[in-house]
Amino acid sequence: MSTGNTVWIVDDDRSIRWVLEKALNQSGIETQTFDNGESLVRKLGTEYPDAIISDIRMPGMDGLELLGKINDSHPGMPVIITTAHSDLDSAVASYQGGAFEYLPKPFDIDEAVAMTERALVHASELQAQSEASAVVEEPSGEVGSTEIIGEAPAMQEVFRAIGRLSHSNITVLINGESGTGKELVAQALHKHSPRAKEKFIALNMAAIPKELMESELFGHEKGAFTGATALREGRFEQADGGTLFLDEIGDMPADTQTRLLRVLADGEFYRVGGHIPIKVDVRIIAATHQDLEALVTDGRFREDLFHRLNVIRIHIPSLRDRREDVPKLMQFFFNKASEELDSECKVLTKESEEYLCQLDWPGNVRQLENTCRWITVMASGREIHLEDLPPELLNQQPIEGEATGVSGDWQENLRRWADQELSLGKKKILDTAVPIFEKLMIETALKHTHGRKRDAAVLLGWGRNTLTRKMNELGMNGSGEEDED
Ligand SMILES: Nc1ncnc2c1ncn2[C@@H]1O[C@H](COP(=O)(O)OP(=O)(O)OP(=O)(O)O)[C@@H](O)[C@H]1O
Repeated sequence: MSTGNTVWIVDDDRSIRWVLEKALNQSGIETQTFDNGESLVRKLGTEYPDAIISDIRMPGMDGLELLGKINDSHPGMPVIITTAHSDLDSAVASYQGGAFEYLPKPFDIDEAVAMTERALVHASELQAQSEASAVVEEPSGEVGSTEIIGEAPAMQEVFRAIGRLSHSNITVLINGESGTGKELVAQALHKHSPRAKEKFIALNMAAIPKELMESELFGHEKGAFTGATALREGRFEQADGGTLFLDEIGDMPADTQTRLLRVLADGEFYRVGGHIPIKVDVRIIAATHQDLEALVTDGRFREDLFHRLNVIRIHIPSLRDRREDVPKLMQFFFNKASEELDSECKVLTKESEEYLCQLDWPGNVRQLENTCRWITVMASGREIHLEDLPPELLNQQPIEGEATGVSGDWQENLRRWADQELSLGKKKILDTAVPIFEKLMIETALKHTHGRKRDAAVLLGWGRNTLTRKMNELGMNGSGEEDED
């Protein structure tokens, strides 16, 4: 029954500790870091995490010795061994020593996070098997810094909505792609609400095993099911008076949806296995990257619950729809990273900045933040040139579909042109671009048909009359060339 997700990281390299810590924290995993094995072992005397990530080569106690000690004192605790020397020997020694996984450096950070998540699942399964007692995870309730960068008009709308809602306790539904800042906006809504002094509790529906969901939300009574050895308060009770942020609400199972609807309607609920109704006053902010209306149409999300949640909706645009925010965000993240790492703040050359601005950023602001962190750790100089950027970004084709050769280039050039015009503050840019585009297409088609309009119209996919009209509009009929009709 453990929903514990604390990981201890031990590495003598500060940058590695930092990168891992940040990435894991962002995935909702709590961390503590140690720069040597001895201090971790000392701490293990009084408390313990759910998993450990340890470097293999460290001054003093090395990773394998540490692994042995952990196995003795805490059998079954998953330990991931990382090593800069990805040789077979250390891999074998790690597994033989009982390591859960072996991770050679330089590692892909997503892989490291995924591996850690597997280790945590493993730990919770083991715990459920062995003692099956519920662990109450203390919510922090604290909302950290909620500085939100955004000058794009769509972000200004979001800020306005936060301001407008600041006197209310109304239910809000936030939607936007993953990494766009939905949780940050939810925190800001809480921080600027009458409940600011109360708890803000965030819960990600996608991260909770289905069978634990109800007890997580509503708690359970002692003896409610096998393993429920103690009463456990659910998140609703913990958030009483404050705000409960239900992330990835689209992933909520159907029966939990029904219970949630009842709580929203009645303001009360029963703990799992309980018979006494519990009254709470909780503000709900829900978020999703999914199209909830489509889920309703498919019968995967209750329509009545959807309407209850969809009182006020805030949409957070994807980063590629607000490219103008990219430079400011990068500056913000470089500053943040340099403070956290106590190193100099990186500056992008114009060329790198332009390059980064036109990428598609499928992981949105989170990906941008990770990139700034990566650059801060990996780039040696203060000025960041194209070659200092993460290799996967340099290889990335920002163009969807056919991305190579001539067909990719023209789209890329067009994108750059549009970017440039908008940066110069130009408006109605389609009024400039579309006639140029059409003229160019018509000229080229006519070239291929040696001036025959009827054939050119076929090549373009237009009717003959459309072509004539377009040519008139574009002032292309003065050349004297005529075709056979
Ligand atoms: N506008 C912004 N200004 C500053 N930081 C931001 C902004 N938007 C997002 N971030 C940062 O980007 C990271 C991802 O944001 P957040 O977790 O709020 O996204 P999300 O939409 O909730 O993601 P997911 O759907 O994957 O849970 C966080 O570290 C957050 O602080």
